[in-house]
Amino acid sequence: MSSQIRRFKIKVPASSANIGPGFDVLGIGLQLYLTLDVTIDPSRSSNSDPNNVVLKYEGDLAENVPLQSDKNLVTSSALYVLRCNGFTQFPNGTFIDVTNPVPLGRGLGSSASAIVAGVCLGNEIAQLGMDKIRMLDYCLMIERHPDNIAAAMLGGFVGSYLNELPIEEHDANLPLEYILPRSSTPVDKIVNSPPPKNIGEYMSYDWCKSIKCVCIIPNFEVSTDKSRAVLPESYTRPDIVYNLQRIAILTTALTQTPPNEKLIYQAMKDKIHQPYRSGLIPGLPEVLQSVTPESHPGLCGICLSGAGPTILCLATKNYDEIAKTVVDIFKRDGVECDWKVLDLAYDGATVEQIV
Ligand SMILES: Nc1ncnc2c1ncn2[C@@H]1O[C@H](COP(=O)(O)OP(=O)(O)OP(=O)(O)O)[C@@H](O)[C@H]1O
Ligand SMILES: N[C@@H](CCO)C(=O)O
Repeated sequence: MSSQIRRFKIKVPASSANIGPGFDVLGIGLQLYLTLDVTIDPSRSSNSDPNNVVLKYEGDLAENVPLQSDKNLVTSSALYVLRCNGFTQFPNGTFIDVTNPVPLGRGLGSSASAIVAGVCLGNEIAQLGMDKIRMLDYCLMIERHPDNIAAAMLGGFVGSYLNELPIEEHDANLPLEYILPRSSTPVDKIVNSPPPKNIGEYMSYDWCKSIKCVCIIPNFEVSTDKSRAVLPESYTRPDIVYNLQRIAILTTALTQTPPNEKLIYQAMKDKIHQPYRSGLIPGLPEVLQSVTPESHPGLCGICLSGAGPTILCLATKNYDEIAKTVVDIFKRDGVECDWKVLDLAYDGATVEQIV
């Protein structure tokens, strides 16, 4: 690694996964950015941290975000990339200021932004020159569903699937603690070789630019693990067909200008995850039925964002009225909400060198 001072900025968008029927498949990048301001100055010491990186964090739930590099999701993801490429720690003099407006555990892909930022950080620190598709292999070793990860890395509206890897490459299914080691992980289990290639495949779709994303964010967290634990192991054929039929229509309907609101509204319905998650999100069934293209002109569709509790409304106008209806329903259940109107982040993750 170089002995000169280096400065760069990494920006990674928030994301919304599923978009109704596309459970673990569809995602959109959103213009709300996790930012890392990175300085590597070999004349300054950063060895107060075991891996040589001094972190500062400003953002949502800052008190819950660890600053020690092997516990923090951004830096532990970067350390995984470094380790797989022959580096044991950050170069001396690494300082990172993290600014994070993406709320944690609310269904806006905060963990995906952190992992994508960390993998981009490892790539940049060690000057590995990986492209985004190769970096996605590293990300998918850490978070196994590609929807948020692909949207955060690539931006825009993205569909993805995981390849069926040959048996010798099944380390794509290793326990997370082998990838991001804890103090209890046996040393011989820690993964230090690069991941298999092409763990996933990705398709970027166009997006009808008049459609904006109204994100209504309840003030409580639902961890993705908890929100996945309530889902059944298997589904009935009618429920699977219901979702498949809608995904087939939705991926094209969201590209068309002008948008066909009624078609999109129906195509954003889901029977695979939302019904099972209503126990974790008070008022969810009522919220999903409360806003329609008839009651709120301009509304195209409504769904749970990712694993929740955020509600994603796609709309071309009447953003305030749409948000207010959802906010008022949550309020009746004693839940306060924040809300934002966001455009898609079309570029995904970016790295800017600062000279
Ligand atoms: N910038 C960050 N720095 C460190 N840790 C983070 C950061 N962002 C997220 N995390 C970790 O990820 C956890 C949230 O991940 P989780 O998958 O449960 O929700 P989410 O990614 O916000 O929502 P969803 O996956 O449904 O879109 C946080 O509690 C925190 O531990
Ligand atoms: N597809 C994932 C997104 C959350 O990370 C889920 O709904 O559980």
